[in-house]
Amino acid sequence: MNRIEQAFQQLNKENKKAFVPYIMAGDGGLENLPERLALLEKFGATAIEVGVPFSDPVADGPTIQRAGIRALQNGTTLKGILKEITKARESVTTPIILMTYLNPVYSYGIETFVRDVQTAGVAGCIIPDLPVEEEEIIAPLLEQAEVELIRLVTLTTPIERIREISNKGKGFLYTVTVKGITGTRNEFGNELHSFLQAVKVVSPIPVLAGFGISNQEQIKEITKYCDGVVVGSKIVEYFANNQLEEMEEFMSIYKQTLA
Ligand SMILES: O=P(O)(O)OC[C@@H](O)[C@@H](O)c1c[nH]c2ccccc12
Repeated sequence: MNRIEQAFQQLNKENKKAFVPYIMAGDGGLENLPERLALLEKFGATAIEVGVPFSDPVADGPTIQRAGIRALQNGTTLKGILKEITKARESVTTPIILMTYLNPVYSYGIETFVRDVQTAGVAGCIIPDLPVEEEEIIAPLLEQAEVELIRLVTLTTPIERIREISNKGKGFLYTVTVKGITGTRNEFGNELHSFLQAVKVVSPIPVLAGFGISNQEQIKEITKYCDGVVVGSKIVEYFANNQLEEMEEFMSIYKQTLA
C-alpha cells in the first residue's frame, strides 16, 4: 500500500480529518526545505505538498506567485529540490507530494523525472495542467514507480467526469473549491457543500478540498462534507513572515477541531 493511502487509513482509525500544508520549495532558501518539512511533520501534517517554482504558474494566486519568484531568484531547480527531499527523507516520514506544472517535467525529461522522484522518496505528484486525456504520457510510468498521481477536479467539472477521474485516482482526490486561483478567501460559493457531498458519493478515494482555506471556521465547516483540506497560501505566508509559533498554533487548533 502506498504511503498516502496508509496515512489516510491511520486517520480513519483515529476518526480524524486530513490536513495537507503546501510549501513553495526554495522560498527562504532551498537549504531550509528539510527543516521546514520536519517542522510541518511535527505540527501534525498528514502529507506535505511541495511546490516546484515555475515562471508561468497559471493556477497560482499572488501569495504563491511571489513565493515562486523568490524561489526562482534563489536559483531553485527541480534537481536541487529532489536532492533536498532525499536528505529530508532520512528523518521525515510524512508522505511528500510534489506539485509541479508539466513544463518543468518536460524540460527535465519525463523518464528521468519519474526515476529521480522515486529515488528521492516522493510519494505522489500533482500536475495541475495535465488533463486526464493527456495523462498517458506519464501516469503509467508513475504507477510503475509507485508514485501516486493525485488528480484534480473543480466546481465546474461535470459529475460523470468526476466519477471517471476519481475511479482512476490514487491517494486522494483534490477538489478545487473555487472558480479561480489559489489564495486565501473570506467566502465560498453556496454550491460548495452540495458539490462536495456529490463528489463524496462518487469517489472511491478520500476527497480533500483546497484553494482559499485559511481559518479554523472554514475548515470546520468544509470538513463536514469531505475528508480533509489542503492549505497553501496561509502556510506560505507563515513561513515568509517567520511566524512559526502562530503556524503551530494554527495547525494544532486544526488538529483538535478536526479530531
Ligand atoms: O493557496 P491556497 O488557496 O490555500 O490553495 C492551495 C494551493 O496553494 C496548493 O495546493 C497549490 C499551489 N499551486 C497550485 C496549483 C494547482 C493546484 C494546487 C496548487
